[in-house]
Amino acid sequence: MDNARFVDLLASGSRALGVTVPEDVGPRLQRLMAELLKWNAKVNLTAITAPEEVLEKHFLDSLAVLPEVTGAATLLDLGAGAGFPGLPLKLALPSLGVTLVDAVGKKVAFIKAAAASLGLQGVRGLHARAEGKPDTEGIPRAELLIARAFMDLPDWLALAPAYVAPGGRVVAMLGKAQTDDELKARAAERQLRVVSARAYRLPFSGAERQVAVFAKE
Ligand SMILES: C[S@@+](CC[C@H](N)C(=O)[O-])C[C@H]1O[C@@H](n2cnc3c(N)ncnc32)[C@H](O)[C@@H]1O
Repeated sequence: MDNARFVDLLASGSRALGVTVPEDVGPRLQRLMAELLKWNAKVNLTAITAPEEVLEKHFLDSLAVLPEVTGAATLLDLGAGAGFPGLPLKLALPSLGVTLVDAVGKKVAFIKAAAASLGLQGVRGLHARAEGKPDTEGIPRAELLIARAFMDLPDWLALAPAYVAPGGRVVAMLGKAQTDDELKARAAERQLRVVSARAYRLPFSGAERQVAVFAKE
């Protein structure tokens, strides 16, 4: 994909999602895509390899949750895979401290290499298995917990609160939208409350997504 097309698609996609992506983020996302595709040719990081799809399904879907993440000081992305949503969010929110955790070493190696290549400060890639015991796993607590395509919602709400700093929140990026009643019921099972829930569609494929935010009661 040439530079002009990338910039056009990023602009039209972010407009459709209703998020503001600073101008300098475009070239850095292009660089991230180049790194991802280069690594992916040798190491299996993601099944999504067509540039338009990487832009929509990895980058724009990550940036779609900017409204839920903006304002937090620290973000912990559990099961981050090749760095989604944490890396695009860090590019758009330079002051955010981001820790990205994955159980697979090669994915964390990519996250570290990509962060170094982009000159990102305040990004930590951590090779660890999240099991709900932050004190022994070396995984730090954060103001905001986030995961995409990591666990189903009941398992995520069972695991995530252990990693939330006092007053923090848990963000769930869901492929399948849940009703308000379902979200409330899942939250209540874990003594959580639903702070917000928002459905959106990816701008080019129209795929449905939902982002829900939870806080401790
Ligand atoms: C389907 S991938 C999603 C990756 C990324 N969040 C995304 O949306 O592209 C799930 C990731 O979770 C990681 N994972 C699974 N169980 C884990 C655990 N207990 N702790 C940390 N990472 C885990 C896997 O290695 C994999 O990279």
